[in-house]
Amino acid sequence: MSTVLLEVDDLEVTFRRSAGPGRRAASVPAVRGVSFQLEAGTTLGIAGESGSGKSTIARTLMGINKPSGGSMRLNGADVGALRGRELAQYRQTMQMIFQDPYDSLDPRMKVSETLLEAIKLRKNKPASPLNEVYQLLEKVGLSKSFASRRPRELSGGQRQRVSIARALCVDPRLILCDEAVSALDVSVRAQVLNLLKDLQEDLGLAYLFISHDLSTLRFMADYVGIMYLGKIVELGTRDEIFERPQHPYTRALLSAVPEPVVIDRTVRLPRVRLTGEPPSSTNPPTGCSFHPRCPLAQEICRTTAPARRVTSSGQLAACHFAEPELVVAEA
Ligand SMILES: Nc1ncnc2c1ncn2[C@@H]1O[C@H](COP(=O)(O)OP(=O)(O)OP(=O)(O)O)[C@@H](O)[C@H]1O
Repeated sequence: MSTVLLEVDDLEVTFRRSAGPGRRAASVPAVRGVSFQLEAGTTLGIAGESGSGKSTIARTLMGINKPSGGSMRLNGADVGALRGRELAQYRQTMQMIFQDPYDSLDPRMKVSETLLEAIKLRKNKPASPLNEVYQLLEKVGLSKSFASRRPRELSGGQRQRVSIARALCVDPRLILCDEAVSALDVSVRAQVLNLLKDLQEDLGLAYLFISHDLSTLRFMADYVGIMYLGKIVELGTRDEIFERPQHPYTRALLSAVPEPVVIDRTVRLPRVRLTGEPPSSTNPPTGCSFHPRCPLAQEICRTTAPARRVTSSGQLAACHFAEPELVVAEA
């Protein structure tokens, strides 16, 4: 039986951008009504172009950004209502791994010091914190000798392994991975992804996995959400999204992958070419935000925002015309 660990409902995050040289003050609706559930022990991948709001979701879950609407529930508890000890506990349940571990690890601290500092936050203190450090290093595939090194003495992959070990220090249930492997070489990337998968299996971790790279998501994710201008426009299982994509934006993203390994040939979906830049987040287009770039757009798309609905192949898509048989010829 599946257990819902995290429930995000109609989340809104709006930033106030102050005026600068040649720029007016503006409000930036970075996340606009995002809803999803994440089951314990599973991975939800989030993809979308730069600026679509992926990191803002993760940062809001971590309490770095403040939501302007909607709710987040962890194990059924409303995160917005947590205070004191409950809030501290919530913060430990969820950890985050960033793209560049060089920025997130203190360059002056030895690996052991970084991990010992994080272990101190744990509710059940281990009898021997140093042994715990060694065990954590082993869990992430590093030998004891790494305990005495500093970040500059580590490769990118080793640094990311230390970041993962640090996240594990407090026994989290959920790890938010924001472009966690994007800066790594392809072979190292595969090793770190395999490590994350092994840890998921051993420890029952859930991941919210943010990545530009669709092949990474195809490897990692059980469920995938595709974001466009602050909204999840398509959400489904990995196979639904990669083999039977319904939203024209999802198809455009998949069509842009150099090796078109991702589209199920039996469905014979035509490619959708993505043209132009995403519109500015400060002033999203009326109706469906994707309509100015969409080859399927019709009048209704300019005036009416499509609700997310279940498509014939099972996933949710926010498109007035999200069915393969209605797709126009190759753009
Ligand atoms: N602190 C902030 N103040 C003002 N605007 C912000 C702030 N943080 C993010 N934004 C804006 O919110 C929108 C979403 O940004 P976000 O970083 O979440 O996108 P993203 O999909 O993660 O992009 P990337 O893939 O480039 O990291 C963008 O328009 C961004 O400029």
